[in-house]
Amino acid sequence: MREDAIEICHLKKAYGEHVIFSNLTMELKKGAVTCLMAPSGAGKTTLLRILAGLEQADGGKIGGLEALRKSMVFQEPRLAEELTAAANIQLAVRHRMFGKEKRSFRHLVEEMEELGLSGCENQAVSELSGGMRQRVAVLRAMRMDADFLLLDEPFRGLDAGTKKKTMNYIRRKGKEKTMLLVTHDLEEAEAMGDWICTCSRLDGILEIKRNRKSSTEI
Ligand SMILES: Nc1ncnc2c1ncn2[C@@H]1O[C@H](COP(=O)(O)OP(=O)(O)OP(=O)(O)O)[C@@H](O)[C@H]1O
Repeated sequence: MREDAIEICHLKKAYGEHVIFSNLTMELKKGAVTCLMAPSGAGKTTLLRILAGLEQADGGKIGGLEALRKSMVFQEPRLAEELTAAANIQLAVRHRMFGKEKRSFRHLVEEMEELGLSGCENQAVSELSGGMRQRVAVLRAMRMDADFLLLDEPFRGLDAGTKKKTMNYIRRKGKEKTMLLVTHDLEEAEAMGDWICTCSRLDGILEIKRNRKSSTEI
């Protein structure tokens, strides 16, 4: 088994009669960002859910996932509605904070500012806009001490300026981590991905191309 990649081999998934993929083979380089682009309904979210351990494949193998701590940003942010933005983000890290709680809170506020969420710390997430909720979900996922980040259209609905801030934050925070980012936007893929996989369906051997345009500061 390779140590430098997550290897997805001959993966199968169907919902009843509906075959989503029957022989999906691809590899994700560890410590790199892979962007996945495929049409709506191709099964990208399904693949992410299988990799996150939220769903089971019907066949095939995935190597190199076992020891990895995973964290996912869903297309629709899943937040604890009755809690504040800060409390939602802290849910991910509370068990690691201990005596560092105060310092960590300051740091959290700084990161919220960086993503244009200043002053939202104590606001209930149910009162936030869709784009704000999306960034709360991104912050929560990125602040978890995960090795493998699964990001399902994390920039959906963000304006250009906020998207840029969020992209820079994810690249900085996710340095050296393994990421699989799903997007429909080639510019996003070129700005974020070390590797890009563009396909019309998630089946067969998916080709991953190195992205020469990737940079750390967008
Ligand atoms: N729990 C489920 N039960 C039955 N069918 C499902 C289920 N989840 C997904 N599907 C179907 O699987 C197919 C792939 O869905 P998926 O959400 O993985 O696609 P996607 O590539 O992420 O699409 P999009 O780009 O629109 O988000 C769709 O036809 C969808 O209806």
